[in-house]
Amino acid sequence: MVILILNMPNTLPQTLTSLLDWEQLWQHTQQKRGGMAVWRLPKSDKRYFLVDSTGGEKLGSLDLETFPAGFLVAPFIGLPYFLKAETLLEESIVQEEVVGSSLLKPLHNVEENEEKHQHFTHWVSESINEIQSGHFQKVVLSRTDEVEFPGDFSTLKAFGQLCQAYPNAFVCALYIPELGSTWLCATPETLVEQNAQGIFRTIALAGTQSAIDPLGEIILPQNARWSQKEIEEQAYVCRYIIECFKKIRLREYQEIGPKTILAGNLLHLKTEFTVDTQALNFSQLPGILLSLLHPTSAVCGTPKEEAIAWIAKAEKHARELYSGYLGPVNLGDEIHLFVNLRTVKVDQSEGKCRATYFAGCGITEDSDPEKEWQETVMKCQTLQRVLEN
Ligand SMILES: C=C(O[C@H]1C=CC=C(C(=O)O)[C@@H]1O)C(=O)O
Repeated sequence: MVILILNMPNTLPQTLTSLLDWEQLWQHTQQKRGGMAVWRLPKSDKRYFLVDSTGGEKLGSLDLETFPAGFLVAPFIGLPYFLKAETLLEESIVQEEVVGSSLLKPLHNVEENEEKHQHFTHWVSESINEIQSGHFQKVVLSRTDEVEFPGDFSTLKAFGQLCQAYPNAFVCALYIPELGSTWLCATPETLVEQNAQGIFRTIALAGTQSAIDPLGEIILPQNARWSQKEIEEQAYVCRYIIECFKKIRLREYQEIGPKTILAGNLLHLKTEFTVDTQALNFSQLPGILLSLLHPTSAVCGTPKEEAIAWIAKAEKHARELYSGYLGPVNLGDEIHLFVNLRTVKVDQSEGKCRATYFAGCGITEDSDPEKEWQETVMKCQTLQRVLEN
């Protein structure tokens, strides 16, 4: 294991560095009301543990290039939090067999799900009516799925299982004392990325189908077939990104796609946009584009303001960190921010543990309410099939 200690303040207990067991470090930091994030980048064999003993701070601006090394977390709507990398541990991941978690059998409430089903399909139908009346063109509606577990929950064990199950995803566990809950995600969607050579990257990700056919066989990305609905749904996200580029007169970008990608149990359409910020001498680009892009049409809709207003009316729950963004910034001159999708919020008290899964889907004129509901079921399963196994 490599231990990197950055900007270590005098107040940080020495014991932290001797807590080489990540599980112990997680519990210790939580007790001391510190903020922390554990993550593994897509296709990487390294995991990181960052601790900010102050609990993190709420930011007013997004001048990314002026930030110290740390971890950024933003809700769907609202100001981001920043966790400074006071302590940063790096460790190689050993490939382990995926085994069942220590969790006991969940208590799934079927009746509650039927009520949610009715509510969700009703609002998808209402959204289609609004689109047909010309009030907006696309909206992303989401819902939650709550499950209670009798017993303890090991965040780091769940994190390890998600890393094993989803090598292509950004896998993360996060705790910010002010928010109170623990969040876990295994997301396929990059929002803003910049490598040490100054290559900026963002993607338009939308359109969903199961990666398993009715006979139980895996559908290879090259064999996927997409309908007009999904092609159009993803094209809205591409157009939105290009509109953001136009706002800052950015013409020098490369566009590749759409291509089909495999994300866990699902297939999506993805278009990739890259910009050489060194060639353009434009080091502020990631911060500027971050404030323009979020929330994109992949999690919100088109036009943005109308979609935000409709989401506030149609959704029963607060999205909180779901469909916000999160990731490490300015570690080794790199930025890796992802949209917080395929995510679960975990609350523990009095020997009980409550998991709230979040999932949404893009609705267009051609949507079918029942299919959209099924899509949210599949998206919730991305985490449920690992955590509740
Ligand atoms: C909003 C979510 O997914 C987005 C990303 C990929 C595909 C999507 C879709 O097909 O609707 C969504 O735009 C979610 O997973 O909760």
